[in-house]
Amino acid sequence: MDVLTTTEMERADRLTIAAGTPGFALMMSAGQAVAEAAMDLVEEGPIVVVAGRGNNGGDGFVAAAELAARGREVSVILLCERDSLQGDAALAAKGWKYPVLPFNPQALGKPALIIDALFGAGLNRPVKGDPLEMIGAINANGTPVLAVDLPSGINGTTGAVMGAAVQAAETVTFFRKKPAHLLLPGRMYCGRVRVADIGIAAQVLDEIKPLTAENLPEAWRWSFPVPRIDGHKYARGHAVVVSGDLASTGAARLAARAALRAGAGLVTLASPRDALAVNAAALTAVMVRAVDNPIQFAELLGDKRLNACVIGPGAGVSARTRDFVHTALSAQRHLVLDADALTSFAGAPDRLFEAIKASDGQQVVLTPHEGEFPRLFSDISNKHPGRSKLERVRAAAERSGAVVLLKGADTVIASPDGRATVAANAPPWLATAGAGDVLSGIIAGFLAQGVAAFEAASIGVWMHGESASEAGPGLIAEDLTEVLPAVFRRLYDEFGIEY
Ligand SMILES: NC(=O)C1=CN([C@@H]2O[C@H](COP(=O)(O)OP(=O)(O)OC[C@H]3O[C@@H](n4cnc5c(N)ncnc54)[C@H](O)[C@@H]3O)[C@@H](O)[C@H]2O)[C@@H](O)CC1
Ligand SMILES: [K+]
Repeated sequence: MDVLTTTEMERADRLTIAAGTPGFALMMSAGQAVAEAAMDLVEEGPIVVVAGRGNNGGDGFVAAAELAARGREVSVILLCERDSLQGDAALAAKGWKYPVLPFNPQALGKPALIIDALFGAGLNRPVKGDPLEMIGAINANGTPVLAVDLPSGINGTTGAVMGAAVQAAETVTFFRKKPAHLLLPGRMYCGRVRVADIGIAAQVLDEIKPLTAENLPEAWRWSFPVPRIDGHKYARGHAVVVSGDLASTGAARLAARAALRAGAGLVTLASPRDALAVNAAALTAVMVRAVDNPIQFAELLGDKRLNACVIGPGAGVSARTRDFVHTALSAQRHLVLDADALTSFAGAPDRLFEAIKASDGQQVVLTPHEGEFPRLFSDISNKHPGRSKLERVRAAAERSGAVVLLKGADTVIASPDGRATVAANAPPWLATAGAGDVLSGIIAGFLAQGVAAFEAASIGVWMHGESASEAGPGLIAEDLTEVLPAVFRRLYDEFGIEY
């Protein structure tokens, strides 16, 4: 599903209004959707609407009137003087036939539900003074909160908390999600997110051309590789994972097994000779080859069928690791660079980016976590509230010429062409030792099958998150690969692919 920035959402509104739907009709639908959600959340008891001066407050007035019409006990607390409201919000307030309560936290009382209609997409500065105090009182009240569009205090485009934010149990947003519904910290304030249709036609997206999507199967349905009945293992690619030395071989084995599970036809572990025995003893379907240096690695890659590589897990931070990366890049192999392969370029990331850009046709994915990201992108790593994770990763992809995947509970994947996906399906227990190695292997498995980097990374992240949910709490990295078949089955079912 596409995700719209607040600016893109305003455009969607404007295009709809220009096509003949009055803005007030959109507000009526929005308010009614909020009332609907409120009815679902609490079947009885009083409801308090906290309304701001803008259209978010307008939605709140419509919801209040609708709920009162349905026989609910409703009161409205308003941030400003009622007769100072303007435009659609003033119209909406006219539909509320009862008094409004002054903007005093005491007025909240102890209702069954609070509807937060203080600030939405129009929040443009940190919250201070009376609104700050009210947000504090809402959060301290202990009553469930239904947020209109966004929890007040959350910046819709960046997901940042601007001073303070309402903690909602549920958020009703309109037409499409906004980045803040997926990015941290915003997502944690939203509770469940419900997307309501308010009469904006999907066709407006043809004009807006949004570049961001939630990382769901529909985002890469048509890139997903399905093994053909007449295919054979060589048609599904051959991934190579570079192993670390004797003391650190496990990470590469995790990646190798994951690449095989993800569907690569064959997987070879390129192992230092002195680690051959330990690697071979721990592997069965994955093949092992002795590779001690970049020259031997280049020889291995002389076989054109070996089409995708993983370098980084357990590789060691060294000039040797850099040379392996350059070898794979000059050999034009699809490539996942993770962990030590990224850190090895910390001093001179531009050398890496030049090499990536110089080789054409190949697909490169960089998979840093928040600790590794600044080693390559020091000037775009600053987390100031005006710059979202989405923007940072997009900038990194553009600079490096690679698909960049910045890991986290809100993993963002961006392509140098500006497209991006945001994942929200990873459970907290996925943050465990070795999980990143498995992810790089899964992505390589899809690269080996000929999937382009952006889609391979997005598919990999989704399957990785689903595998963690499938395995459940107590997960260790080894479990991820073992539950991948169950995740494949669910995906095949969803796509209607027979198996
Ligand atoms: N036609 C439309 O554009 C539609 C808009 N809708 C609603 O309209 C909302 C956006 O409305 P608006 O653009 O009027 O914006 P908001 O209602 O979110 O808030 C804007 C008002 O808050 C003030 N403000 C911003 N930050 C503040 C701060 N930190 N402290 C105090 N005051 C602050 C602004 O000066 C402005 O007066 C959406 O979130 C959605 O709920 C829906 O009704 C659907 C249709
Ligand atoms: K709100």
